[in-house]
Amino acid sequence: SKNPICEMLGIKYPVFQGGMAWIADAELASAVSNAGGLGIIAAMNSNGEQLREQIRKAKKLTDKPFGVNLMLMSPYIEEAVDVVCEEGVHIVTTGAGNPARFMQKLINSNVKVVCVVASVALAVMVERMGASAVIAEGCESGGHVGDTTTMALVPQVVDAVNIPVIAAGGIADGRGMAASFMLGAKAIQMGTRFLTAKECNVHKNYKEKVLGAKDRDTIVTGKSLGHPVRALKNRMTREFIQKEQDPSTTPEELEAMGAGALRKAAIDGDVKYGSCMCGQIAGLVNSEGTCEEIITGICQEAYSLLGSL
Ligand SMILES: O=C(O)COc1ccc(-c2c[nH]c(CNC(=O)Nc3ncc(Sc4ccccn4)s3)n2)cc1
Repeated sequence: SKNPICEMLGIKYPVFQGGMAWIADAELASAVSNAGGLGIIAAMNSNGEQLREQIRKAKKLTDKPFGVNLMLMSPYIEEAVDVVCEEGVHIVTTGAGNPARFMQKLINSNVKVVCVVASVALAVMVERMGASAVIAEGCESGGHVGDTTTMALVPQVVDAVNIPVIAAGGIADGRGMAASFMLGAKAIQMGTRFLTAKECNVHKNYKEKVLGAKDRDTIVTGKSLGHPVRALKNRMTREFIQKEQDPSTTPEELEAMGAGALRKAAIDGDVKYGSCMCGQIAGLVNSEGTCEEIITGICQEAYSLLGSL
């Protein structure tokens, strides 16, 4: 039986790699795509030329489809959209905001738009605007999160739209993939799992902290700022929460603390004062693997569970 996401995107396995800022570079995305999944490059806060460089690098490393994740909070979002259209990228995912203002331009350039949504309302809206699919991401996920769990969000989004739904948040093995398919999803997206892939260039300190994390080692900070973020508990989250609870702290001070924190952990390896964004499934991710091992392992486990039903 054909999988609609595999058919739509020309991929072998219905497995997306999350477009994680400062982590999902052309090398990780190409390794995922070469393994049969959908690799996704993070546009994050890159300017147009930096993003073009990553896209061209991926084209050299894989002849399979790959995507670009447009983080809608980026100050460079306009030029990133232009570069995606100019470079003939087939698929973009969008996150951390409302993609409405860019949908028409992307669709007119034959780009398939797959939007991360944290609510039924946004899923219905982006479907109406021409999204090819939606990624229903639960608050178990790392990074910028909504406030609904994957178990609750996925079936409600499946019931509300006719386009395929991809499940994300708290998925890292065949059980999570099989569960997602039982809820009506046609594919899954994983971030934390691919952060620990051998081909991921995130700083070793960050990777080791994720591999050593247990079920209750993440926390959400920044609700008061309007963009809550899940990361591993460390000195930075503790100080951030103390400041957030102190009424004399201004939002600008909190923003200043958060800015550059993810880069500090992912690039410089400062896992004490940096922000080690990662999902609640970190406690299940205890060993590195190649993208090939991760993708084929999870699909084999999921298909055997689903076939046994
Ligand atoms: O309704 C609206 O207007 C839009 O509402 C939305 C609300 C939430 C989302 C959403 C949730 N999750 C995602 C996709 N995931 C992400 O975007 N995860 C991210 N992690 C780190 C990021 S970088 C950063 C830096 C500083 C502060 C916040 N984020 S972005 N999008 C999308 C749309």
